[in-house]
Amino acid sequence: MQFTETELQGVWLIEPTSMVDDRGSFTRLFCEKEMADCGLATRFVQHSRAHSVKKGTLRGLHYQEEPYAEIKLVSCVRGAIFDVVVDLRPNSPTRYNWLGFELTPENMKQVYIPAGFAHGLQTLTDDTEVSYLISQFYTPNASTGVLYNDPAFSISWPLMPTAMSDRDKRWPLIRRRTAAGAS
Ligand SMILES: Cc1cn([C@H]2C[C@H](O)[C@@H](COP(=O)(O)OP(=O)(O)O[C@H]3O[C@@H](C)C(=O)[C@@H](O)[C@H]3O)O2)c(=O)[nH]c1=O
Repeated sequence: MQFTETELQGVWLIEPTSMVDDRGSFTRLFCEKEMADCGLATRFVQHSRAHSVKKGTLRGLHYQEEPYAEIKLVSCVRGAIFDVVVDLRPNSPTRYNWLGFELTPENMKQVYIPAGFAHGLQTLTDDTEVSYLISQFYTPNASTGVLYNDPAFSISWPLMPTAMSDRDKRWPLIRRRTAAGAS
């Protein structure tokens, strides 16, 4: 496995190293030791999958408030996604910066998202499935979000959104949220 820390400190791209032979290939997707050697969390308490029917489906941008903030390890197991992280850490020099990654079952890339980030994704094909390893239990009262097209982030989504939850269409702008006292 190849671990690369991105320009957003704490966000890592994990790429596989496949062993190929006449039968096919073998690929390690998770290694407690290799993760720990990079200082990454290795304890995940939930493993979830989300299926999206339509190309262009947009989910996010989501996070859980402290003390339920999550670390996520995201990959795409069917179809293709554009996966997005946004730095919301109050004292971060890259606060409100974002990064996007194309994840597919073929490239087997995984994005490691630390606490303090919002996460979202857009599907690039019909019939897409995303896998999440998550470090915290789902806590609906702590679950919140920011708007996918908030000008504070200026995220370049690859497609016009074709499907979104009502909740995701209505998150407040980050400026309004921070003015109201939340981080
Ligand atoms: C996220 C989640 C949702 N649910 C339920 C709540 C609801 O009835 C249904 C769908 O929930 P949502 O609309 O929040 O699903 P979704 O919009 O796919 O939420 C996900 O979005 C991406 C971007 C993430 O980063 C994930 O962590 C998660 O927040 O599933 C759980 O039971 N457990 C969970 O962990």
